[in-house]
Amino acid sequence: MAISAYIVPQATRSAIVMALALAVPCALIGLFGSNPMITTVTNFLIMLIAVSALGLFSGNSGILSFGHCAFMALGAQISATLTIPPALKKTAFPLLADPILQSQFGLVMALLASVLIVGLIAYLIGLAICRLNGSSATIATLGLLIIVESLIVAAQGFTRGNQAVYGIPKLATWPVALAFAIGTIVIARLYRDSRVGLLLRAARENHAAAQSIGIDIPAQRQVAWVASAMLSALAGALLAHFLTVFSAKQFYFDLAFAIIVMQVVGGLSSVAGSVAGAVLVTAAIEMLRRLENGIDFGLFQVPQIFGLTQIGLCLIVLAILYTRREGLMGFAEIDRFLPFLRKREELATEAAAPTQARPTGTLTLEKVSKAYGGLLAVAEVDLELRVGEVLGLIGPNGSGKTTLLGCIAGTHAPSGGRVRIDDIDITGHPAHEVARQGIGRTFQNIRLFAHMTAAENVMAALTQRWPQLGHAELVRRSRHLLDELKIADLAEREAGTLAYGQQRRLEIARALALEPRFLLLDEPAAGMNESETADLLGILGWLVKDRGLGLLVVDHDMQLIMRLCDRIAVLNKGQLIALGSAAEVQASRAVREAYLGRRHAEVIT
Ligand SMILES: Nc1ncnc2c1ncn2[C@@H]1O[C@H](COP(=O)(O)OP(=O)(O)OP(=O)(O)O)[C@@H](O)[C@H]1O
Repeated sequence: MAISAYIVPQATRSAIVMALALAVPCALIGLFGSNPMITTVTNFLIMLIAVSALGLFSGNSGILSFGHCAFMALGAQISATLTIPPALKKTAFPLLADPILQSQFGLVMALLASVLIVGLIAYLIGLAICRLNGSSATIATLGLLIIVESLIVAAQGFTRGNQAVYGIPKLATWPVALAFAIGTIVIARLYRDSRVGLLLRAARENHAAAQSIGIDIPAQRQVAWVASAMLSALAGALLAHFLTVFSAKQFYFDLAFAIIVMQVVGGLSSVAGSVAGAVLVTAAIEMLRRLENGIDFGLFQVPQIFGLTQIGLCLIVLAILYTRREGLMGFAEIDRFLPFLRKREELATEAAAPTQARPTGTLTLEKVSKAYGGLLAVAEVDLELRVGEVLGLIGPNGSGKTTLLGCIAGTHAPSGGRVRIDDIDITGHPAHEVARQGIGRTFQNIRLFAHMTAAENVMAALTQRWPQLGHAELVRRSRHLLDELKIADLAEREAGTLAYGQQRRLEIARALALEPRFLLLDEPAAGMNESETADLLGILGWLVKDRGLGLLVVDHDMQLIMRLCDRIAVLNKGQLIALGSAAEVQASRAVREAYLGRRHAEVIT
């Protein structure tokens, strides 16, 4: 399939509009502006590359990174080393190998080398960092910044250490910076809506739900990490060729802070936010710097105020975050404000029903156990679930139902026993691999990708099941699934804004996108009123009869369980105490004792 089939038309239109909106004023200033204005614009464009690079990783993964400034430092060092004239290099970098000392490269080769070398370094570091979550990952990136700075300072004979690197050719003119800034924005915007971007955003929104649709989260982060590190290296190298002299400390906390401020002020999770943040912060810094030196208004004079720039920046950040917690643009791209960019793809409306073969197979649990320290939450449970069957799993609070579900879905590693689908052993496999084997799930507390549209929620799962499908076909299939769950009219709504019952349906539609053989439903009727529960019963019945899925349903709603399930398994204190039809389970003395206690059970019998 041609590569164009994978590109999202709306993202392309959005990228083109942003590129034009950037190019026209910058080119006008470049052509007709004064030298200080051109300097400001060139600096702004380079910072924009740095911010967009950071946004590509941090915005889509939700992990704030300080380490990208380290990649800028490396990019600057490499490009400077390769372009400084040999005569200067010998005194500046006495320990460098002869072939490097004697050679001098042009801008293109130097940038290429910086980007590729940093890409390789980032790949190796990413193998560790991309496995960390949340604040642990952020702290690791902070460590990366400190380590790289220390190494650059320590390797004085190769890098000049703390001293200024000078003699760098001034090659980053405004047209060069503009060309690379446009390229970076286009890459960042296309990435965001690409299938890898979609999967990473899904992981940012909800880790467990992303795993449940088969997303290998570290692998997706790694793609964004390497790409954004390479773009950061580009920004660093261009900054070196813009300044012509720099020292290692210029790529340390101050710069990392400035870039993060731009991203946070603009909106951490959008490319338009990167642009807005870079414009606003650059303009604010320019104005504050002028004020800092004092201004003579004729009638009165504003005196010199040291530190005004930093104080002013902090106040701007506080004011924006106080009024808009997610930054100026939040999660929105310019498409949200320009309806002509959102033109719906024609193919999307003519939904042809994808045909799915009826699933086959049996899910088998053999003596599955799970211990938390000294507590045996699940004790040697044997169960079997066939496709086309509904198995209820009930038990008093704390009896081990959710834990058992987790042992099947791969979120909990069993302490003993086996979980198989036919002959395939999936015991202890990570959740995303279990999902790929045909086990879908929904959660006790609904877990959607709240800031993504309903269609995107489903498409994220579809890309896992059908990686070869083009964008138009993904849209068509997502519409079809939403239509089956009677929420097609909500396709473009953000999932987090849907009503409770609609969210449940969307969660099921997303799970179905994987074409699972078995579906694990953890308290699907929790929080539902009578009519919503009746609706749910209809959907679950359809999943079994029409789709032929095997359902494992955990719920406290006994009416739902009795009406829906072919067989019911009862857990108490982690042990399977009954398994059979509704009538058999109701007649079981062990079950009554588990729910009512022995004394009450005796009174009733
Ligand atoms: N991460 C954990 N660490 C330690 N103990 C845990 C953990 N998760 C669950 N447990 C314990 O394991 C037992 C089974 O818990 P589980 O949540 O599986 O029960 P449940 O039947 O799903 O309960 P409920 O119906 O209230 O959701 C409980 O005693 C619980 O306190």
